[in-house]
Amino acid sequence: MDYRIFPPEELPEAIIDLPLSKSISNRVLIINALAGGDGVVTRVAKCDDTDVMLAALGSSDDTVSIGAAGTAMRFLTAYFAATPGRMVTLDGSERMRRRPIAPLVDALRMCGAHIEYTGEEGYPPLKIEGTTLAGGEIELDGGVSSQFVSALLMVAPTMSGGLKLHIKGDVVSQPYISMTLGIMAEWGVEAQCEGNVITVPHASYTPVAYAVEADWSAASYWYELQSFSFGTIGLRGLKKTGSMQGDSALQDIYRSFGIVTEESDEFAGVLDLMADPDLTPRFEADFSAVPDIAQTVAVSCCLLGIPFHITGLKTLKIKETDRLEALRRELMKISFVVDIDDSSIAWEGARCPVDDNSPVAIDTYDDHRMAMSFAPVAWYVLGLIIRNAEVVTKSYPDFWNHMRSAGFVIEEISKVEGEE
Ligand SMILES: O=C(O)C1=C[C@@H](OP(=O)(O)O)[C@@H](O)[C@H](O)C1
Ligand SMILES: C=C(OP(=O)(O)O)C(=O)O
Repeated sequence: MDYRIFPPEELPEAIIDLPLSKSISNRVLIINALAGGDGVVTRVAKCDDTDVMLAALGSSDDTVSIGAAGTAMRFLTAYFAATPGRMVTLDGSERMRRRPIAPLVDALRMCGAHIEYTGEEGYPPLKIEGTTLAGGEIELDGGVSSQFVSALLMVAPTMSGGLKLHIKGDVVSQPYISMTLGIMAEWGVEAQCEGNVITVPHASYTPVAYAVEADWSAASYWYELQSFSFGTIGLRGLKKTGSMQGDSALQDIYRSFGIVTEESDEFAGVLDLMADPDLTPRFEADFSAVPDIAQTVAVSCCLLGIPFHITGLKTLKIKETDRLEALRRELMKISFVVDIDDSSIAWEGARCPVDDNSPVAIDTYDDHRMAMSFAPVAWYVLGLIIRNAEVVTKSYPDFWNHMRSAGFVIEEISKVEGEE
């Protein structure tokens, strides 16, 4: 379905009950299953990526499909490989069949796993015959996806010899590895880290009562909207300090775009996004630790008129879509001409003419973050259309309801010409 969006007549005003973190949720679900399923997980995120994880863990079918969820694909590959007696073919969406998995499969095979490719070598689907993994000392390229590291670490305590993992090269998405180690520690397994070598003992997880944090990546769209509109926006459920999510760096990033994050005096557990006149004249940053907020920040900078250069984005090509190319194409529709290369995106102020008489329709490329990072643009572009808007359910099913609660008027429209 396509949505046409109109901004509120007044300034946006809402307290947003953010979704829970899908990253934390999917780790907790895997670790809880490895612990025997006895943990008291009070609440996990409710979205496509966690639904497929829950369904897969509860399934005894020969074939399990995890749709478009990268964490589920990677974590379950390790989980099923380390589950003796389980035979399963693990598959996903068409896009998942284009997202690499070879470094993880190679590493698991070195630990004793039985995994075969049933389609193209290096990509899902995978046929997995579970066994007790021997483990040992192995190397893994850290530059493709941190999810490979997290997947190995979580099953490492089940390996009879434990695991000594040497992560080679640049490590992408590092905070997600720390998140994994942090959750493992909370469930009773302490890994040792020395530089890029992580050692995990053979051990058992201890079930614990666990509460999942709200999602900082989802918060990014509200920071973006607030930097455009300076309304009254509060975000409920986030940890201001001590969050295990790297995307909590949003607080510092949006300081540059005039937003100060403060604990609400009025409402417990709410962070207020306060306006501050301080705008940076130029934004430059390496986002290799926070890839999921690159789209939000790139769109924010363009609309705020702040030239920028964001580097460290080589993994964006292998996410839900090629996010750099998708950004380039869609920003052009609203007149911003950005430069992209293999690992960065920049805007130096170039604009191109656009036809003011035709509606602007943003394509979303099966990528929830394309839909959500462009939605706040409706503050400036009246009647902005977001195509295939339902894509947000991957991580944030309530996103459009939350936009409505902030005063936006959202109409479902029939498919627009030139549909992706
Ligand atoms: O481990 C995780 O929960 C995630 C790690 C990151 O992926 P990469 O490590 O592939 O960059 C991130 O982009 C993804 O949304 C979630
Ligand atoms: C990249 C993402 O997810 P995944 O890799 O888990 O599919 C994301 O949510 O932005």
